[in-house]
Amino acid sequence: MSQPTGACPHAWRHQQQHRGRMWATSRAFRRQLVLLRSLLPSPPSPPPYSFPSVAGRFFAPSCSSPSSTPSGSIRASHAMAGSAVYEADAEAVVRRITPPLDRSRHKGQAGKIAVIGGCREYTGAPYFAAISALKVGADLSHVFCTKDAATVIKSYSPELIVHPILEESYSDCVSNIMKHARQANIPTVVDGDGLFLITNNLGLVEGNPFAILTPNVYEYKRLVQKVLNCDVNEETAAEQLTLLCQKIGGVTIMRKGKADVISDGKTVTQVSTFGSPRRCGGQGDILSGSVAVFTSWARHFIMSNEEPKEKRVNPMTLGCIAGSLLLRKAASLAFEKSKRSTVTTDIIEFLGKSLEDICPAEH
Ligand SMILES: NC(=O)C1=CN([C@@H]2O[C@H](COP(=O)(O)OP(=O)(O)OC[C@H]3O[C@@H](n4cnc5c(N)ncnc54)[C@H](O)[C@@H]3O)[C@@H](O)[C@H]2O)[C@@H](O)CC1
Ligand SMILES: Nc1ncnc2c1ncn2[C@@H]1O[C@H](COP(=O)(O)OP(=O)(O)OP(=O)(O)O)[C@@H](O)[C@H]1O
Ligand SMILES: [Mg+2]
Repeated sequence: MSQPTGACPHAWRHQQQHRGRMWATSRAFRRQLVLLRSLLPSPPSPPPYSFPSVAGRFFAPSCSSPSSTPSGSIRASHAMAGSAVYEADAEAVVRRITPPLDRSRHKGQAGKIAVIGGCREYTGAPYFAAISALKVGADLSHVFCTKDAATVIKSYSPELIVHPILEESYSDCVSNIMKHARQANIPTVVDGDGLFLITNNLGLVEGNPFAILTPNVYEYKRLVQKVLNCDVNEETAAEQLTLLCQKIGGVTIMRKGKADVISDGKTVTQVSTFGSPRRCGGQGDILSGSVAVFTSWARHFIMSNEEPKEKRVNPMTLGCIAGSLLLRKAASLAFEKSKRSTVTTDIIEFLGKSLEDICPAEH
């Protein structure tokens, strides 16, 4: 194991490139990074990117997208030049995969979610993900965290089932959970520190069609650098995303940003419905909890519809589309109400109304 050499940001960057895998994934190292990052100026924003849209099944040309090009012809030629990017008809996706509230069902049939995360510093992120899963419609939401975090998370909400079973350095444990989930074909959404773990140990998700990675701008940059050995290129963004999925082998990736862009290595889809101009922390956590629920519903929907295998849409893609739209709708409603003071808790409160507006519950 190597140690970071002092608090100089340059030394840290150098150190980052040469760190040992175990040290890189250790919580102590992450703590030091947080401290060091706070000494650095914020990195410049990446240039804005926009994706063209073409029509297709579940997907439709976008009319309201603030990021889409105004000219249809530019869109079409751009689409022909490389990977076509479809603007999802996300409302149709939500409507189709959300199961009816069937009185004959029992607890658990609408979904059971396990969130693995939560430690001394971060208790908000696992809470946001787990409570969002419940608010979207899962029946049970478990959080597996460290002892330090358990009482705190429990005190946020009695709805959550909290298990204080993780050790402070829990990378090995999480790796095992991911391996078991894969053997059992259980969809796994990998976000936040999980992305840090898999970027340094790609074998954990390689070839897993049930893995969904949800990187933000920095997490995506790190993945591209590690897997493709180059920097993010906005001019070939769709091709690069497709290649990234293919290189990792069968995973689905949702690249979060102004538009959430989703690929499974075959198609590229985006959701660009405007949400909110507030960029408060925690919105990605809402997204990961929502995507987990919608993916589970999408699998049931696809399996019960008996379509020939070659015609089936990837349920991981549908889950990402639905989760993205719901978060964006809820963020928009929360911003209408709370404006500059909008925080993640306000957005969570609007998940129910957002789903109800698209897909009313029947009595
Ligand atoms: N309330 C909570 O408890 C929350 C906890 N969160 C957790 O916070 C942790 C960190 O999440 P983030 O999304 O902020 O992590 P990131 O690693 O994406 O970024 C952390 C910060 O470091 C800076 N940074 C990243 N890479 C850098 C680089 N190469 N050079 C210079 N600066 C760089 C960025 O400015 C960023 O704001 C995760 O464990 C996440 O789950 C977040 O989900 C937000 C909410
Ligand atoms: N530039 C942007 N414009 C509009 N919406 C955005 C933009 N960036 C992110 N979002 C919205 O916020 C959601 C979460 O993305 P974000 O990049 O904040 O994730 P994150 O950093 O992982 O969040 P968290 O703070 O929970 O860790 C996206 O799905 C999208 O809806
Ligand atoms: Mg995040």
